[in-house]
Amino acid sequence: MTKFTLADLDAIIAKRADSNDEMSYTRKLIGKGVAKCAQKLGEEAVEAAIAAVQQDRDELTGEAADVLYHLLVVLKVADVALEDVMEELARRTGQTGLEEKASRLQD
Ligand SMILES: N=c1c2ncn([C@@H]3O[C@H](COP(=O)(O)OP(=O)(O)OP(=O)(O)O)[C@@H](O)[C@H]3O)c2ncn1[C@@H]1O[C@H](COP(=O)(O)O)[C@@H](O)[C@H]1O
Repeated sequence: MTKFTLADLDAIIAKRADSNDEMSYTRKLIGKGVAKCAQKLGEEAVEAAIAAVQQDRDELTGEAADVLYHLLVVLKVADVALEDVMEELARRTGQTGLEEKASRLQD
């Protein structure tokens, strides 16, 4: 089985968002608008944070999946391409996080 990527999930979300399938959660959530999508992302992020603090690795695995899915939905609704986010992450590999922070503090 080839590795399932965020880009694969992003393509599924795009397809389901445009479907007329009443059983699509993606379609239903997007239909509620960006505020609801963002609220769900926030909720899932908090649930993931709680699972991490509770050192519940199985729970965190599931909540992390929820966060990534809901983040992709928010990006879709906000018209931000996943590719652009990945390019930004690639750009950041050019320096450490602390070097980046120090460069901002100098500005
Ligand atoms: N990865 C996911 C995924 N992760 C979580 N969820 C759904 O997110 C929902 C979260 O439920 P909650 O009760 O937390 O939230 P809620 O139903 O909005 O209820 P409230 O918070 O409003 O009370 C559940 O229905 C989960 O199934 C997902 N729904 C879909 N996907 C992927 O997207 C594909 C397409 O899904 P559909 O659009 O549903 O066909 C699926 O095949 C999966 O690959």
